[in-house]
Amino acid sequence: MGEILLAIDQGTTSTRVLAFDAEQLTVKAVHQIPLKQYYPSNGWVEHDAEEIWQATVTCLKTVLEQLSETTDSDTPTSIGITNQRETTVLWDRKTGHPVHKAIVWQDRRTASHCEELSKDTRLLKAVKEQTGLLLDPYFSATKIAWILDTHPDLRQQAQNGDILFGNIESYILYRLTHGGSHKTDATNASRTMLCDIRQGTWSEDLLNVFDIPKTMMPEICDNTHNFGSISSGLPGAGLPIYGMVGDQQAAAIGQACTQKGSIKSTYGTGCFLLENTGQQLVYSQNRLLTTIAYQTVGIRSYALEGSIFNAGTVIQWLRDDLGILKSASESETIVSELGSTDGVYFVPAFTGMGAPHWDADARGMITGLTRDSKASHIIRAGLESVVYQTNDLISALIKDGASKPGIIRIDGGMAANDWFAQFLANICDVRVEVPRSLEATAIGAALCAGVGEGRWPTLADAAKTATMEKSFKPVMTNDERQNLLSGWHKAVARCLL
Ligand SMILES: Nc1ncnc2c1ncn2[C@@H]1O[C@H](COP(=O)(O)OP(=O)(O)O)[C@@H](O)[C@H]1O
Ligand SMILES: O=P(O)(O)OC[C@H](O)CO
Repeated sequence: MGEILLAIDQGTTSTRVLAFDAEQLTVKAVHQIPLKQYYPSNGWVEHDAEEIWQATVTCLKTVLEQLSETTDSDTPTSIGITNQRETTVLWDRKTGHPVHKAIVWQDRRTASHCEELSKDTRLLKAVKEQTGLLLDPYFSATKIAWILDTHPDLRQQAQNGDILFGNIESYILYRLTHGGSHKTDATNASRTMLCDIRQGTWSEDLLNVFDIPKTMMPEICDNTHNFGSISSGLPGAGLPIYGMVGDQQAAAIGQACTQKGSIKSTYGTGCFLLENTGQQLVYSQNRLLTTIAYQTVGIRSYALEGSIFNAGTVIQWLRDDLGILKSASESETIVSELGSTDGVYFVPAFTGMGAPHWDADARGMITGLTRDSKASHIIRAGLESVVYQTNDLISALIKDGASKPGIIRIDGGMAANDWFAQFLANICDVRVEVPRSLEATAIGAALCAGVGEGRWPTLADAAKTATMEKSFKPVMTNDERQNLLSGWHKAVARCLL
């Protein structure tokens, strides 16, 4: 009989449940449901939290059915939750139903509010010191404020304690426990712009600034914690929930980046590069974010993070909107046949630019087109843009005092593309490692649950199960690299104007 760790991985574009064999961390069962995206206005992105909840239940039910059909009598021992971070859900305490569409991390509707608040230099300093973040629409605080300001009735109910806030992990937990557990974890809390990451507690000061009632806020817990058990009537009833972690931090754990100085980069909808800085809080001078990497037994490890808003979305846009790709994987074959983009650059600022520029108003641009440019050049420029943006993040880390990295571990959907991994190695001049399983995020959640249930003593011990499969070494000359980068920087400068 095999023991199983389950993981709910609620991402920007889909909801998934995975069952891992607890010893080898191989996937024993998986079910995935795509998530509808709503774009109601320029720069706005929304999800339906009820749809997310229903999809979670269906995925959980299907995976448990798949497990029951195996001959190994696999038995789940606990479950971990990982999620797209920052996305903001407000719900009714009594019914558990959302009272507004979830405002997604990519949504820029609060850009002017952030700009207005940014005139207050004392506030900017407080945000940086307390939360490690920049005052930007990306984070949950101004999204919550927007809902409460736009719907005075909801503000009144929130003040009465009838409306609760949580990110996706907190909402799923609330529904899984039939309202019994209103909790979050330190990594997700650190992305709200309301958490004092020095202590791992809600900042009274910032709750006041954004006019957010504290009664709405979930309790902040370790990533490895007894969050409650799945309630009766739901699939997996009685199963303990022992892990909870934001998806980028989960990927860092799943990629065994538990040592100070280790770096991972995840390529899903966006790209998020994290460097573990140990128990030391490092503030960036180059517009990277300081964030909680994980917290166990009340002890926090920190990370510097570079967040790029558009990575996999580039490929999706080329496929679904321009129709010049049949599938995401086809991009690899098409670009491998080209020597270069012939001077075409694609800056995918669909929803503004993240680190290190943080320009909410920037919008995308394709430059260098000639009469000879083909669809394949645009596809290649799209893939290259994700690499150049990663290089910009590494340059910012180095300016912040990090040594030039020797290795970067990558995962997420785009990491399946070998051409992309090789170009990344070439441009960033580092060895790029790809793990045996690209499911680093879900593995990270399963590892948190495993530590929570006492299977491993620490996350570092748990992460020893992670194994690398492929490695890409840089093979580009420095001249060629600098030449390509100089073209990229010119294109970005035009986009930011
Ligand atoms: N072979 C590939 N080459 C390039 N991009 C890919 C490839 N396979 C998947 N992708 C991209 O990866 C993304 C999906 O990654 P995933 O980690 O599942 O995302 P998320 O967690 O954000 O929902 C999609 O945007 C898709 O376009
Ligand atoms: O859903 P992903 O994988 O694109 O990740 C979203 C991030 O957590 C946003 O900060």
